[in-house]
Amino acid sequence: MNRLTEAFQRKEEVLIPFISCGDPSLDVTRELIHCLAEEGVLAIELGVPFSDPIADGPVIQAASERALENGVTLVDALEMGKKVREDGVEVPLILFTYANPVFQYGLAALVRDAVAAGFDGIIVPDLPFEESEELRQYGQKAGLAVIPLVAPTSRQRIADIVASAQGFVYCVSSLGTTGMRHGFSGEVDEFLQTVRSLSPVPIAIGFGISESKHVAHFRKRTDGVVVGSALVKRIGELQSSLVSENSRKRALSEVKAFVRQLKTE
Ligand SMILES: O=P(O)(O)OC[C@@H](O)[C@@H](O)c1c[nH]c2ccccc12
Repeated sequence: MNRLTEAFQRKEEVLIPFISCGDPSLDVTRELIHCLAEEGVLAIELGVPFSDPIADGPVIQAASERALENGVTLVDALEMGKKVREDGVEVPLILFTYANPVFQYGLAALVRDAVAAGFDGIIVPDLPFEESEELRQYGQKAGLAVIPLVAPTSRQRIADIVASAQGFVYCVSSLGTTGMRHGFSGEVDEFLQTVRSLSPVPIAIGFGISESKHVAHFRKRTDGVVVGSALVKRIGELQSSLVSENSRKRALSEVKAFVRQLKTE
């Protein structure tokens, strides 16, 4: 059984932070993963920067650009997994990459190398469900959960998507791009109920979760809550302290405090 399944079964944590690999540097990413694992999270989404992040809002686009300026690639993200596993980090890791780098790398090779690097799951947001069969088969064989995204849509389409879900189902709270939202419509709760009733695996919600009251609300209706932009924004605000050796420790404790406050009821 992989770390992801075990983590959901333990029901201890619900937070799934997203961070952009290499923002503001690879060294800092490695320390951020340690700091998130120490604070206690369900899993970590490690984003591979991409030049055309169509599903990302301005905060994550900016993080992607900073990481691309550092020349960060999919290989660096795989290397990051390997390093933190060697460091003894056991938190489940989810490789988060757009489809283009995946096809360039080669599906079978990527699944093999991601598992070898200690990843437990992969999310490819712009790979339509209809085109994900091959990746899902490789993932199934190798023990890498290919996690589907499902947006508010028809019940039938949700049923089709979740039927073959691995790891968990990523429920997108609303259409559009990633980014902090101040409120969520009542339809989101109905959507979550529908996915919950149809999904054979745990469900998590993402898009716009940025405050502890959102986490408190959605942790009652899902098994995991993804926070990306709000955390990436905080990391961006702290980047000058994070990159300098003598202020990094304090900046990392600020990141920990940010995650901790998200978890308070
Ligand atoms: O940033 P938000 O609104 O907190 O949403 C999570 C999101 O950042 C993360 O899961 C993610 C990053 N890039 C994506 C692209 C598509 C779907 C999801 C994502």
